[in-house]
Amino acid sequence: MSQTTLPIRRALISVSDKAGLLDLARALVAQGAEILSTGGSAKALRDASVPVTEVSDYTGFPEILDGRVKTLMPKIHGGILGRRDLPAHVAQMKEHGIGPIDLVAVNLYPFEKTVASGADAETCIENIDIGGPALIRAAAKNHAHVVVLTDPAQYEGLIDALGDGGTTLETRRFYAGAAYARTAAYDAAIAAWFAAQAQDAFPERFALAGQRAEILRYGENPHQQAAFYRDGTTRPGVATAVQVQGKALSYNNINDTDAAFEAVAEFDEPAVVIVKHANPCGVAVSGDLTTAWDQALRCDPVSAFGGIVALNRPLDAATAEKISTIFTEVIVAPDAAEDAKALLARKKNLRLLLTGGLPDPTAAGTVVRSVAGGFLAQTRDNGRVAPDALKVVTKRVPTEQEMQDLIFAFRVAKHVKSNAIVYAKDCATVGIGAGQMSRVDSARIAASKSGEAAKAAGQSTPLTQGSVAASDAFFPFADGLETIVAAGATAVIQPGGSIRDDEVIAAADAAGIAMVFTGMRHFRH
Ligand SMILES: NC(=O)c1ncn([C@@H]2O[C@H](COP(=O)(O)O)[C@@H](O)[C@H]2O)c1NC=O
Repeated sequence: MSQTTLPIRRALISVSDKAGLLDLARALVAQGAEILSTGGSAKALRDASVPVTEVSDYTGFPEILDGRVKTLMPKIHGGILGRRDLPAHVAQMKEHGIGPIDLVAVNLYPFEKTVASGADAETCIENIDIGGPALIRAAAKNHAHVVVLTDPAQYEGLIDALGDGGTTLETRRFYAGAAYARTAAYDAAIAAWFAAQAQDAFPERFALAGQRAEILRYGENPHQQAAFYRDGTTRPGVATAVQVQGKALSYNNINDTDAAFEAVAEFDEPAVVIVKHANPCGVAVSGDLTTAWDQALRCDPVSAFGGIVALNRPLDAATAEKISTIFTEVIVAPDAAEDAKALLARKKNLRLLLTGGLPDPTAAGTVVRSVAGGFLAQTRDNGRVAPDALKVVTKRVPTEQEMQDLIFAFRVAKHVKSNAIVYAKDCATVGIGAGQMSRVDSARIAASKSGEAAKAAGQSTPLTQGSVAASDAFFPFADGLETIVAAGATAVIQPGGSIRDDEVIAAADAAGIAMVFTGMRHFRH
């Protein structure tokens, strides 16, 4: 595309975020532009001795209604929207005393930040920018003649372009696209806020918006391209975490880290979750992280290789030392002790993410996933079975320890892809069967993996012997339960609700095991 030199004769600057404002304005003045500006922006420029004309002086109309009307004037919008290549437009502009405005630099009232701060409704509404989006949209529409800047991060590039003689049409088109993406995201945030106020989880139109955090090396596979977007929510997790060290995160790392951290946040006691391919392969809670790590690792040490480790307590040096003995892709924790950080610094490639907090697993929220031609939206699975909702359906009642393990196992099962069967003992998983098309296969695979883990640990009996088991959904037939019994489990937890519940209960009674119904299913696909 050829370089179209576009002299900036007049620039309108109206910015909420004043970062970079002075550098931009000085560069514009240096190449001969007159600066028009609104109240606060004009003051900042005047204070720095940058020559500026107040928009109100330029239009002859004051800012009114507490700033609700500042730039919504024909003299401003005509100056932006008039086509310089159409004699009729040029004549009309002249007739009405409208001078061309060749650059518009606007960033909007911080609506998203205001909402995130928990401000009241009136404050949020006052932070809905009206004039700003109008300026941005007008300038972007007329990008053939006008430059539009919507982010301080763009100023440096513009200043360089001015030094090179002006902006190309291609550059202006790029800024215009970014401008419409900005106003679309802004309106999406406003619409989402209104929907939330009305407690409408699924409004007629659902606008998704995100800010690109980074372009990733590739997607799920090397031949796929990918990027990571943040949606602006403050839920502690992979999107809000600070990466202390290590290589750039991959697409799969981000997905797995999210799964691991959401899972570990389920537990109040110190907990460790090891994830592979978005499924836990070891989970344990204990009095301290080091013990929890040992127990989580014992479940499936083979799969843990190259895994993602999530902790729900600040990482301490002893645990860091242990984790670093096996190849680990990512460690994610709310925080880390200085000596733990120093220890991990030796492992250059290991990524350490600190989130500053834990997500609330019971908090409401909406999650989306794409399908061909659209996307599915649903409320987050924030379900948690209340103790009084648990129903013992067998003759044998679980012991206190079994009940504790059952609740633990069911909570883990919530984070395992369906069909999920989780064996646990002493609040540590001892066998996890994930993502099978048949529940019986999940039960079998989990048991056989636990046998392998026992062998690796030099034990002759499988770890499932004397364990409990959780199923994320009901058993359609007794065979799944029988597989669990054969693996040596003494108690089972499952939602119940099958038309063959009676058969399944009878099988449990025949085996002399205890069974508890939760009334809540945790499918995860
Ligand atoms: N009402 C208007 O005509 C109007 N024109 C520009 N603004 C916004 O006013 C802000 C800058 O104000 P100031 O320069 O006074 O700090 C910018 O975020 C800009 O987007 C407006 N404010 C809100 O709608």
